Amino acid sequence: MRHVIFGGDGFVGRYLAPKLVADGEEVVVADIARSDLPHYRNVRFIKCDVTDPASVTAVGLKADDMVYNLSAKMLSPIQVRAKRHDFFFPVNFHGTEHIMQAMDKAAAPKLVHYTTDMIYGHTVTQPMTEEHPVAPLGEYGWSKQKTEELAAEWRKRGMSISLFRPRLIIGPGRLGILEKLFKLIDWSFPVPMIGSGRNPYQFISVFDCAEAARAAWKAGVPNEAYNLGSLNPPPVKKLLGDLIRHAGSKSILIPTPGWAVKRTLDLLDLMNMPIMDPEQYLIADEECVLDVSKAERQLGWVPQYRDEDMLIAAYSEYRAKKAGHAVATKHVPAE
Ligand SMILES: Cc1cn([C@H]2C[C@H](O)[C@@H](COP(=O)(O)OP(=O)(O)O[C@H]3O[C@H](C)C(=O)[C@H](O)[C@H]3O)O2)c(=O)[nH]c1=O
Repeated sequence: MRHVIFGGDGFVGRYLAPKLVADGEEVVVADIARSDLPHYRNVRFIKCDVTDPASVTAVGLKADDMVYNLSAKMLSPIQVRAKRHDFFFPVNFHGTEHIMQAMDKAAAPKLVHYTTDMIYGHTVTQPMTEEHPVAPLGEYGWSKQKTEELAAEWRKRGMSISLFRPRLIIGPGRLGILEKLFKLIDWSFPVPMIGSGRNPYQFISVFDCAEAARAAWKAGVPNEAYNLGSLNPPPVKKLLGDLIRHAGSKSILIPTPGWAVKRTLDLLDLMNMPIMDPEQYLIADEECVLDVSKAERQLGWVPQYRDEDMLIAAYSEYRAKKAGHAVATKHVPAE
């Protein structure tokens, strides 16, 4: 049996592949890009563009392969409204469709696929279990929600598909939207928050994300969806306040009327000058906490990393990068 990871060269895949190799498994990464990673000594790489069905077929799936789909277009770099659909759908939706079709042709029924918590849209019930209604707020969320609908169809035809819905994934090697925040803190500039900052903010560690995929495989790929997020996320105010103290910065946190900031950001978005994607800012002041107990109950998966530690680790990485040091990509425990 092989583990074939589409998009396996990306942020999550590069932690999942060596994990499976350490288990003594045969791993194949199928991706458009191949980075210079040490685990390629033990992992086969096949160049594959998921937007092209022939390229996916050429990977040569076999019936007993365990397949993972981590290929995706993410919310960064930010796109203007008119371009969002065509940016996300070819990879996130059609790419997944091509992988499922290739699996069908090869009679390979087992898939672990990542969608996103953004399929939920605004928080309607708290805490958010996997039963929370879905109503994405933009094309990224829709491109992922539509793959959940595809998965439902293929499950009826005999496939086993475990779906994961992660919060914002952070860990060594990706600073993303945090870089702007860290700059303000470094310069001791005021740090505006969308809303009062009393709502919690929940991340998920890239290590915990990779472990979830492995746990789904070990549990026999249940036909279920699972939330992925940290435990006990602290309020934004506490999270940022602790980071400012840790950094020895003089930044102060500025609460803002959330609705006014959101309308301003809406206006900038309408004028094709987005500075944040609506899918991110529209829920920034909401009580948005994923309940992750289902993955614990069914897969034995428990997140190991705390938001406070992940944010400080990301800040340390940012400082090291600024100072010109190599970025640590090793598994750094958060506690
Ligand atoms: C555009 C494109 C991309 N890729 C590859 C390139 C990257 O190696 C990989 C995506 O990795 P990235 O680091 O951008 O994303 P992750 O943070 O790993 O994303 C993960 O978490 C989040 C929540 C997810 O939605 C993804 O499905 C899941 O993979 O897909 C391809 O193989 N084919 C393509 O056509």
